[in-house]
Amino acid sequence: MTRIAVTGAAGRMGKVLIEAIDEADDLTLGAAIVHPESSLIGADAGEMAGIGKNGVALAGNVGDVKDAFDILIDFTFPDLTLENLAFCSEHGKAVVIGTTGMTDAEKEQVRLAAEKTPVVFAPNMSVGINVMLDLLHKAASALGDDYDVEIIETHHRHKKDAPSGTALRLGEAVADALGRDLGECAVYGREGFTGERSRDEIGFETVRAGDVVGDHTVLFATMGERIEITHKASSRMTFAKGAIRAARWLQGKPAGLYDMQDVLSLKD
Ligand SMILES: NC(=O)C1=CN([C@@H]2O[C@H](COP(=O)(O)OP(=O)(O)OC[C@H]3O[C@@H](n4cnc5c(N)ncnc54)[C@H](OP(=O)(O)O)[C@@H]3O)[C@@H](O)[C@H]2O)C=CC1
Ligand SMILES: O=C(O)C1=N[C@H](C(=O)O)C[C@H](O)C1
Repeated sequence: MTRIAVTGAAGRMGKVLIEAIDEADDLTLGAAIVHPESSLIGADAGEMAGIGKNGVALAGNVGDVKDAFDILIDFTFPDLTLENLAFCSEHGKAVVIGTTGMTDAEKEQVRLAAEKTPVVFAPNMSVGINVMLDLLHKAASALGDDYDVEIIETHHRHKKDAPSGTALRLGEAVADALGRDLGECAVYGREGFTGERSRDEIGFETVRAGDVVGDHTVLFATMGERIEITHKASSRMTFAKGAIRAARWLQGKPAGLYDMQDVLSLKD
């Protein structure tokens, strides 16, 4: 049995990950880590996640449970993810990272740590979004520069980063297919007298409302027609199942930085 540790265990994704691991025959929850100041430390992780007792006591630090797991799944915050990753790369543990909102410098730290240990790092672990990345490449290449591109994402009111990591990844896929640099052509929100849209910009619009799990639309529009490619996640279980698939896939892999396209064999 491969032993998985989950950080941010009491978070929205943490609880669903504990449930998904419980449903997997070949994996077991080795450790579950919450905030170091959490009053939940010592409580039963399964009970906290709503699946009944599983005998795993919630810990407050990844170092406290070093010998209890083989692979870490981390969906938390950038600084915490980097701390946990540094620990895992020192101790030869593979890591699945779902955390979004990292700066370029933070992503570079992930890349460096992955020189020592295998890491899957992806802003969206669902199969649907990863297939959509493929579809977008095809669509953008065929439509070319005559179509304006806008990316619209909607998430729940608690989300802290914007645009979503997924929206940015979708933008990269389109920019790549069109031979553009997203850093140069991205426009984030519009307000005031903005002037006409430039032909090569890729616009991002962010909506935060209620309990929306995660909706992403890429709109291609020209004179006379438009195409919208949309993905809607209706349950966080789709991300958790993807993370578990990534953890299975990582077993026995050499050190390196991988993404869900690798896990799902979607790369050419
Ligand atoms: N790649 C993907 O497929 C997906 C990625 N995500 C990303 O995952 C991340 C987490 O999302 P979500 O679960 O909704 O967020 P939550 O805020 O619900 O969960 C984060 C958890 O981390 C805990 N935490 C914060 N600081 C510490 C610390 N110092 N030590 C230990 N634990 C800590 C929080 O505890 P406390 O509340 O006590 O501070 C909280 O329980 C986000 O970046 C999100 O964008 C989300 C869904 C899918
Ligand atoms: O915070 C979330 O909830 C989600 N975050 C990810 C992102 O930023 O892309 C993925 C998913 O859409 C849910």
